Amino acid sequence: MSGDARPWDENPLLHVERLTMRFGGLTAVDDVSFSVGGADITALIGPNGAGKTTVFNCITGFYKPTEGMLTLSANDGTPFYLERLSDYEINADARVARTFQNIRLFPGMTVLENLMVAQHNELSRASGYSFGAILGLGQFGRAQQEAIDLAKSWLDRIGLLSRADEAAAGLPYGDQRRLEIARAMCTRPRLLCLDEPAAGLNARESEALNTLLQSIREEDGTAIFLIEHDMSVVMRISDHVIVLDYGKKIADGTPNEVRNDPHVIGAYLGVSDEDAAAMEAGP
Ligand SMILES: Nc1ncnc2c1ncn2[C@@H]1O[C@H](COP(=O)(O)OP(=O)(O)OP(=O)(O)O)[C@@H](O)[C@H]1O
Repeated sequence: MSGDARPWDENPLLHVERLTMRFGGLTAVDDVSFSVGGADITALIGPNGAGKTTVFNCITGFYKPTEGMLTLSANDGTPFYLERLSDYEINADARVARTFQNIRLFPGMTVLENLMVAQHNELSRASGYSFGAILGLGQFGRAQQEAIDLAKSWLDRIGLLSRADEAAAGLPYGDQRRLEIARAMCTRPRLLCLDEPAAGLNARESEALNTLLQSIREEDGTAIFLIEHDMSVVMRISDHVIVLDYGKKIADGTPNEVRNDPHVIGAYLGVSDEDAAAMEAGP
């Protein structure tokens, strides 16, 4: 079910204002504004080369925007200005986690170790970088146990607890995708950014992904922002869809609103807005 029944964006977590990104003479993202609701699954879609990954890279700190403001509100209302932060600070302080188009697990590590590595920052903080930490004492010992418990609870949730000690590389592709999402969730993000999470999944794996993403929104209260080409995933699970074409935002609304928008139909079919509107209107 899409979220058309309830309004999206009731409680915006992220405001993207007038975002522009230029690479030399090419304007990859052109004056784009939108918001991401704190309790929503928000999808960013558009034809190849529309600028989706570039928007993603600006939000997650991999690119510094040429212009624009990216404001994420902390729990107490304090704003994080993401365009001023490094990718490390965006992850560790603003609590924005991401996955990539290509799976980036540590293939030689076990399934459990991949989730433990994700919690390295928390563990380092808890250790106080002290000698006691090496011996597993005090605060660090507790933090380490909590990290193991969190990792195991995520493995249970994605059905991989029994494979915790196997090498991540040996998992089927769909399981690796969900493990990558679990790894991002082990950093306890407020915003989870997923770059084409359904790419390469079969119908059954895609269904398992939908279930996982909906449970993250509902049970963990983590907002999800995803780029996705698979329209069946986008239309089924998104509350809010933003459409880019040639770097510009051409539509922004519920899945149903976007699906029926002549500009969107035109962009996907490669026809002009006028022709798309005429096709919509019928003979
Ligand atoms: N680092 C870069 N340097 C130069 N040009 C870039 C860079 N990154 C992206 N571009 C260009 O910006 C435009 C938008 O690319 P982007 O990857 O953001 O599109 P996309 O919507 O994610 O496409 P796809 O769906 O194919 O992944 C393209 O013309 C691309 O070639």
